[in-house]
Amino acid sequence: MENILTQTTARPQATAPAPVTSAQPVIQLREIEKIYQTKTIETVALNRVNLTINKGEFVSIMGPSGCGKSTLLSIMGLLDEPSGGVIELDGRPVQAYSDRELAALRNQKIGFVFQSYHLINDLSVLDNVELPLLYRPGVGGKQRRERAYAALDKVGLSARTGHFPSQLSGGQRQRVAIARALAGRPEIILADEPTGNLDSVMGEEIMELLLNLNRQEGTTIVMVTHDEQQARRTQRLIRFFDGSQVS
Ligand SMILES: Nc1ncnc2c1ncn2[C@@H]1O[C@H](COP(=O)(O)OP(=O)(O)OP(=O)(O)O)[C@@H](O)[C@H]1O
Repeated sequence: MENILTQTTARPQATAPAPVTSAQPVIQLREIEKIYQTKTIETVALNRVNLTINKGEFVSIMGPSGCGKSTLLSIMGLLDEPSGGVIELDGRPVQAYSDRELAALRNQKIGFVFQSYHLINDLSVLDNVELPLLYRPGVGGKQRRERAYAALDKVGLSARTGHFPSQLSGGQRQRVAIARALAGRPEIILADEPTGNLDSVMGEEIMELLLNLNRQEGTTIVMVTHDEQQARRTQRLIRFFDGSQVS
């Protein structure tokens, strides 16, 4: 099977992907607030954020440290609850979903990629990729393995299934993390500084992989980044400052 890494387009330093033809919102944030309260200080991490992510978009989010980017991604991915406002998934407020439905959405609809990979060092590459599928109802052992192999093939790591994370480079570890997200066949990938720990060559490799996923598979991607060049290659760049969208 051809992997996504090798399916480079005719435009290596590709411009932004083709625009989405009909806007179909998958995530909508309405007046989202997040306030962290500790004993000594109250922090307004998100200040009445309104944002729509459409199906098939690749959106990047930039802003200075502490402006609320990771908080925003956690709330979009239903990992954290806002202090106020409404999140809609596929046009339906998340409050309307039962806890069970929400858990299923988090597990099936959304894939996460983090700066520090979050791989389990004691598990092989294959087992790491299979892990989230253990909690997926209706996916048996054989299917889990097949999906994990297919996902690793897509990111060009078929030859490394028996390796452990410590035997891989940073870029390869991030590719395993992306394969782990892909094995769940998510419609949306939320990536928090996916190239933040990588040198420019490996960072470029991961960026190409994400761009190809978006272009070829139509995966909706929201990526937090500190890299302006990478951000400019996505369809839409949103800038944050002090918990608010500024452009
Ligand atoms: N669990 C928490 N408890 C208290 N304050 C928090 C918590 N998590 C985040 N914050 C605060 O909320 C604000 C936004 O944090 P967040 O991690 O979202 O910023 P960021 O833009 O992702 O930063 P960076 O680029 O450094 O990762 C910061 O002021 C941070 O200190």
